[in-house]
Amino acid sequence: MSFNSYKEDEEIVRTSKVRTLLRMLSYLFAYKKELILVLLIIAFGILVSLLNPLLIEEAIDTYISKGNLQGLLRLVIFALVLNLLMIGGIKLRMYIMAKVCNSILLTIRQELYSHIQTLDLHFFDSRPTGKILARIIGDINSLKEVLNNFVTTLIPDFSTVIAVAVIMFVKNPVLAAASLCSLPVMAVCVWLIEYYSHKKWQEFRKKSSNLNAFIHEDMSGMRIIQSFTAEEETRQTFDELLYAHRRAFVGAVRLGDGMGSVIDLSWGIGIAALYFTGIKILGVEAVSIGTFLAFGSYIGMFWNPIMNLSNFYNQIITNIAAAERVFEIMDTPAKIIDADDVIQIPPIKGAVSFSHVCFSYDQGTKVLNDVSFQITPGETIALVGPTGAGKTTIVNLISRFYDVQDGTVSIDGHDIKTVSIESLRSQMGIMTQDNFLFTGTIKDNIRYGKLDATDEEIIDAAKAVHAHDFISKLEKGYDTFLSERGGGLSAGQKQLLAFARTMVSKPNILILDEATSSIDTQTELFIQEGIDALLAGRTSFVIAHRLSTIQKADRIFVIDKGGIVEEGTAPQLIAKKGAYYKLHTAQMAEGIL
Ligand SMILES: Nc1ncnc2c1ncn2[C@@H]1O[C@H](COP(=O)(O)OP(=O)(O)OP(=O)(O)O)[C@@H](O)[C@H]1O
Repeated sequence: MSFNSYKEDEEIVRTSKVRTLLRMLSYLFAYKKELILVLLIIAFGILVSLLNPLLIEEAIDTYISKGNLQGLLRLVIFALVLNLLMIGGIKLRMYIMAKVCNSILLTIRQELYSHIQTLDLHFFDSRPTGKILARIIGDINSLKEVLNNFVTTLIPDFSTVIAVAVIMFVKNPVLAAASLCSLPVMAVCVWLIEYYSHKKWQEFRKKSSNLNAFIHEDMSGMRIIQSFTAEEETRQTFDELLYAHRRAFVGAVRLGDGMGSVIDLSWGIGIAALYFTGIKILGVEAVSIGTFLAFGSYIGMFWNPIMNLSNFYNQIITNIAAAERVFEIMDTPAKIIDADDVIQIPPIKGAVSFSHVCFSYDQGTKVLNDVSFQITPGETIALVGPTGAGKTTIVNLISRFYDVQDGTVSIDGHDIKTVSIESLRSQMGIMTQDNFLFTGTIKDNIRYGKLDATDEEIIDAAKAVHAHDFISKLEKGYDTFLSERGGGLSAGQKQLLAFARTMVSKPNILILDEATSSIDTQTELFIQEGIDALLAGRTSFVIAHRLSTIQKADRIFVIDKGGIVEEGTAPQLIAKKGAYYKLHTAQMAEGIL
C-alpha cells in the first residue's frame, strides 16, 4: 500500500475532463422545475438586451431624426418597463440558483461522506485525515461556482453570442465579418492557455491538500510539539508548504489571467475593423449612424459574453481539478463489503475460531502466518508479545476491519465473510488506548454505545463499571458538557466513561486493545472492578503490555513472528519458562509487576 503524507503530492487518477464536467452537471437534473424557471428568466433577459440596440436604432433613425418626441417617449417607457422586468428577473434567478447550488453541494457532501464511511481502514491508513477533509470541505465548495455559472453564464451567454452573430450577419454581413475577424486567433490562444492551465490548477489543489494535512496533523499534535519545543521546526515546515502553495497559485493564476488579455485584444481589433470597414471600405453614406451605433452595441454584446464564457472556462479549468478529487474518492471501491448472499448473524454466543489464517497489510511481509485457534464462549483471552508482533492485527481481523488472504475467521461457526458487517460489528465492543470522546454531555457520550439507551440504562452501565461515583460528584452530573476528546477529565475518568459506553452496548464479544495502557497502575487498580464487570460472561480479547492486567485471563496467547508461540494460563506459562516467562521476569525486574 502506498502511503501519502503532507510531504508528498497526491496522485490523481487521470480522467476525461468532459466526463467529469458532465458528471458534475448531472446533479442539476434533480432541479428541473427550478432550472426551467431560471432559463425562462434568462431567455427574457437575452431578448431584452438584444432588443435594446434595435430600440436605440429606432429612436435615432425614426423618432429623433424626424423630431417625433411623442413617439420617442412611448419608446422610452416601453424600454424602461422591459429593462425593469429584466432586472427583477436577474434577482429572482440569482436567488433560485443560490438555493439549487447549495442543495447540490449538500447532496455531493452527503454522498461523499456516506461513501467514505463505507471505506475500509486501508483507505484511512494510506492518507492523512487533513487531505480527506480538504476534499470534503474545500474541493466541494469549489464546485458551487461551476454549477451556478453553467446555468447563469454558459447557457445565456452562449445563446447571446449566437443570436448576436446571427443578427449582425443578417443586418450587414461585411460589417459583421469585420467585427468578428479576430475570433479564430482568440480561439487558438484560449485553447493553448487551457492546455497548460489545467496542470497548474491540479498542482495548486495538491499543494492546498498538503497544507491542510499539515495543519490538521500539527493542531492534533500541538501538545507534543510544545513539549518537545519543536515550534520553530514546525513553523519552518508550515512556511515551506505555504510558499509552495502560493507559488502554485501564482503560476496557475498568471496563466488564467492571460485569457482576459487575449479577449480584450480581440475585442479591440474587432472595433477597429468595424470602423475601418464601415468608414473606409463601405463609405459613410452606405451605413447609417443608427446602424453604426447598433453595431457598436452588438460588438459589446458579442465580446462581453465571450469574456464571461472565457472566465467560466477558466473557472472550469480551475475547479475541474477539485471535481476530479471529489469523484476519485466517490469511485474508490469499498473493499470490505457484504457479499450479495450474506445473512444476519444470530445473537453471538462467542465461539471464535481462526483456521490457518494468513494476513499481510500490503501484499508483502506476512504479519500472520498460518494462525489457528479456537475460543469457547465466555473465555477471556489475553494476547501478549513484543511490539509489532501482530496482536492488534488478530483482533482487527475478528471485527473484519481487514479481510484475511488465506484461511477463515469464524464466529459461532459462521465464516465472518458470510454474515453482514453491521450485524457482526454491532455485537462487538472495541476499546482501544485512544478512547475518543466526542463533544457533548457525558450522557451523550455513554449513549453513543447504544443510541436508543434510556437514562436508566446509561446510569446502570456507569454503575457497573464504577463510573457513576465520579460522574455524580460533578456539578452537572451526567449532563456535564465535555469538550473535544473529553478535555477536563483525567485519563482514568475518560477510561471509565469509555467502559460505560462499551458496557451500555452490551457487546457479545469484547476487545480491549491496550485499553488501560495510558493509565497508571494505581488508576488501573481503581478501575479493575469496572474491567471485571465488562469481561464477565462474554468472550473477551485483552491486549496488554502490562502483564499484571491479564493475570485472571482464562488463556494467554504469546504472539511472535506471525503466530502463537505459547499458550496457557499465567501459572502454566511461568512454569514453562519460555517466552512468557522471559517477559514476566523482565517486567518484574523493571518493577512493573
Ligand atoms: N495499517 C497498517 N498498514 C501496514 N502495516 C501495518 C499496519 N498496522 C500494523 N502494521 C504492521 O503489522 C505488524 C503487526 O502490527 P500490530 O499492530 O498487529 O502489532 P502489535 O503486536 O499489536 O504491536 P503493539 O504491541 O506495538 O501494538 C507490524 O509490523 C506493523 O508495522
